[in-house]
Amino acid sequence: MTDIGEIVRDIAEEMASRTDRGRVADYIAPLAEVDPMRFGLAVIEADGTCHLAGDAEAPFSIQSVSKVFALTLALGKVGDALWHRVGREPSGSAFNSIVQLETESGIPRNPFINAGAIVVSDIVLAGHQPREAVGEILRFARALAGEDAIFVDERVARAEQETGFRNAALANYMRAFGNLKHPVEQTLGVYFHQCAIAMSCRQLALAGRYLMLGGRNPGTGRSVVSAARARRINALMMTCGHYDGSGEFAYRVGLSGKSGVGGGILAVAPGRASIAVWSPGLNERGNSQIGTLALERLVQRTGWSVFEPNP
Ligand SMILES: NC(=O)CC[C@H](N)C(=O)O
Repeated sequence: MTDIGEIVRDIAEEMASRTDRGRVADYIAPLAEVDPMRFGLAVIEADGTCHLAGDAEAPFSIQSVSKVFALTLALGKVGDALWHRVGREPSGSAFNSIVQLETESGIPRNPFINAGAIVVSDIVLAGHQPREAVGEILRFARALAGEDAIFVDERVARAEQETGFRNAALANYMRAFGNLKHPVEQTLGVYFHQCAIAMSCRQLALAGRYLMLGGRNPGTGRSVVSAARARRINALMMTCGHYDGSGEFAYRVGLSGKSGVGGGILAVAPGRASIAVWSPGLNERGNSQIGTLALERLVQRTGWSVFEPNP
């Protein structure tokens, strides 16, 4: 039998010795202060067995990983009508790119690039004050993880509010096309705060369990989404979750995954495991360098790639 615990320990040991760790994001000031040597890995199997290694209990800025939870929440509110305002195709462009919006009527390619996630935040905001919308996303993350000790890092949110000029450009541009319904500052306020949620690998892997279990949260026994929706969210994570590095991630890892510039990745092996990895150094596409390598090792050793015929 494959000993997952041993594999997780081996991976953490190998990753600790790697020197090619990428570069920590510095356009959000507090993220630039994070030690690039940090590494955490959490693997939760379908039966609930949890394997932790390295800094798996240390909270970090989940950034764009939050886009999975916000999308799930927004789909719950407006259902498939969401797809009138956001596409489902990989963009092949950087996560913060604006170019396609001009020729595509302000409809972002997918919900996992910044423009798409800003529209999703606008949908979550409907009928709320920004503070309530942020509270709703945070409560959702806590419910998925089954833990209350998950918070927004206000310093990170403030830094993004002060320097998020590109996101402000994206939001204003989409508002000009009528694809944002609320004042830009309000929608961006929600977006920046959701990105600033801090979670540990263990909490993130717990929160991702519904995606490996056909939409069911084993903590509550209740369905978060239907099995069909869980499958579709996984498909979007696989095709779009790493921006213009999504093809490369599918090639190397073969799991649905969502990365963030804090260096976190949530990856899902449906029916098998919910996995969270964290290493702050990023590759040139803004995805965790060592995190991706760790996941590549994990699927090599476990056979968990969704393209593996006989795991
Ligand atoms: N890729 C990311 O994680 C980007 C999220 C970040 N908050 C931004 O908007 O730039």
